Formats: sequence, C-alpha cells, structure tokens
Amino acid sequence: MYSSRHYSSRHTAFQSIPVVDITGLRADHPATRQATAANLGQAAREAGFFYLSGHGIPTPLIERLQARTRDYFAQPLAEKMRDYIGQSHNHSGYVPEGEEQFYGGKVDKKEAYDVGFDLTREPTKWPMVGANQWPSLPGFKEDVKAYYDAALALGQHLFRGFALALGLPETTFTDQITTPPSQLRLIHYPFDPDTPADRPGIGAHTDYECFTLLLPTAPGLEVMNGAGEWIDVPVKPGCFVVNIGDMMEVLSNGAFVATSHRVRKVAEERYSFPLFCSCDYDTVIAPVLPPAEGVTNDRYQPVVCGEHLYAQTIQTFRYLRDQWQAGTLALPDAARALASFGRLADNDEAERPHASE
Ligand SMILES: O=C(O)CCC(=O)C(=O)O
Ligand SMILES: [Fe+2]
Repeated sequence: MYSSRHYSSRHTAFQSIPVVDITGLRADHPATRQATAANLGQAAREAGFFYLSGHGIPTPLIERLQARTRDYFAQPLAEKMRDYIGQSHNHSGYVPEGEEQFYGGKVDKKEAYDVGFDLTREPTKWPMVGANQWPSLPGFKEDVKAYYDAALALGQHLFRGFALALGLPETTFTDQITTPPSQLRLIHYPFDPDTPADRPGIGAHTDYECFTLLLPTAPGLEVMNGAGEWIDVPVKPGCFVVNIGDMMEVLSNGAFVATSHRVRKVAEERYSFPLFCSCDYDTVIAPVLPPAEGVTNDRYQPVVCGEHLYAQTIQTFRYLRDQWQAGTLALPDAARALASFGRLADNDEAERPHASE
C-alpha cells in the first residue's frame, strides 16, 4: 500500500489542506458536476491531499465500524493471530506489529486488519482479490462489509469526479472497476508513552493506488507540502481525508502528484481507516494526458495496476517477502523498486532501493 518518498516541487507550500465539498458530483446537471470536479482537480494539483465533505456515508455505518475495530484489537494477541494475514489467499487478515517493513525505515508502531473486495467465487486469477478471511467476532464481518461497500461506492463517485477533472468522459475509470484489489485497512496505533519519540506510527510514504479515502479518529497524520515541510492534518469532524496515490500520478502524467505522508508517534490511542481505491487488477495504467509542466515525455511508463500493487506488497510484508526470498513466489513483471515515484525518483536516484535488495 505504500512507497516511501519525499516531496514534490509541483505542490504549493500549503500550510493546511483544502476542503472539497463533493455534494455537486451527484447533481443531475452536468455543469454542477463539472464545477465540483474542477475543485477536486485544483486540490489534487496543488496539494494532492484534501478534506472531503458532503460524502454522504451515514454516521451509524462509521460508528459501527469503529466499535467493531475497537473490540477486535482489544483481544489478546493469540486470538488475533488466529486470522493472521499470512494464512490467507487474498492478502486479508490480521497484520501484527513488525509484519510490514519498509526500506530503511523503523518498524511502525501499529497493527492492522486488512480486508479486500470480498469476491467469494474463488478461486480468482488475481493474488489480491478473493474471499476475505474474517474473524469470528460477532457482527464484525457484517459491519465492516457494510462500511466497505459504502466507501467503495463513494470512491466510484470520486473516480467520476477525477475523470471530469482530467477532461475525460465521466466513466473512464469506473468502466474499469468491477472487482478491484482495493483494500480497506483497520489500523490501530496503540498509545505507549515509552515508545521512542522517533518511532513513527507509519513512516513517510505515498500510497500505491489511485487515491485513498481515509477516516482517522485522532491527530497524528502529517503531509509534506511542496516546500518539504510537514503539515499537520487534524481530524475534521464529518470529513474524510483524501490523498492522491501513485497510479493517479501516472494516469494524470504528473498533473496530480502522489503526496508523502506519515503518522508521528501518537499522543493517544488512535485508529484510522484507509480505503485504497484501485482500478481492476489487470487494468493497464498509462498517462491519459500530455505530460504536465516539467515532466519529460517518457517519465511515466505503463504499469499493470494490480501487479504494481502486488509487487510492492511482496516487498514489504514479511510473509510474502520470505516466500519471494525462498524462491517459492515470483515478483510480477511490473515489479518496480520501492519509492520509484515523485521526487525520490527524480532527484535521489542513489537512495532508491532496488527490488533485488
Ligand atoms: O493512519 C493514518 O492516518 C494514515 C494511514 C496511511 O497513511 C496508510 O495506511 O497508508
Ligand atoms: Fe498512506
């Protein structure tokens, strides 16, 4: 879900992130939808990170998701490990602290439960799409699925908005989204005053997919602006946080840039719920526009959406990396080194890790 990288000089030196109300995306009148999409486009260009209001997801769905998540993580580790992600076929389940490791980074102080598009007619031909592993906790599956479905539908609205913002037919992306490898993570950042100050909740990274719809419960999230400064993203009641991911950067030929973000050591117990919105696994992601200003013609090469995601996941999740290093699992063709987007890719070649390391 993440690649690590620094900042993009194509963003402004914003000191807070903009708010975009997307109520107008549901309007019957095309001009209203277009005007709303223009606001989306501006936020995606200038910051790559914004609050989303007018999302339309009912509060009880969110409250039930949060309550189930609290109950789930309050269980003993041995109970949670019964649904360890390493025993699933579609990369779903419990992710204990230390399972994910990023290049050169400290181990994140977090645990998670990951679910994907719950495609129960198994087997599928895609490694990250299939039937989810669900814990036996009563109501968990129902409430998490209900939230997933609502958030995925919201994501489809945004995909239509981004298409308009890029000057494309409204259904350009949604035509390619039927069984996407879009993951919802339930993340728990435990509060532990003894954690060293430099051990983050999540180290700096960009997200791999097109965009992310995030619901946080407490402060701690920071985003890097175009001047390389870390800017606080406090919780804004009633709003989601949206950020542009790697695939949208490619699609827009650099007009929208995936934005680096991180979660610092938390000052209170924190939960957050990102839905990583992707196109279908086999979708070839290639620029749909001429290069943005300052972007060379060959900067963005076509990449198979799911392969990019899977390759990055193999390199960061211990259970997959072990299989890869043992030779029982191959990286997909599209494998790129981690951190191959944005400024790190432009300027810091020497820092970039390689898939073989
Ligand atoms: O917890 C958060 O607020 C951010 C999580 C995040 O960046 C991610 O999961 O990719
Ligand atoms: Fe992220």
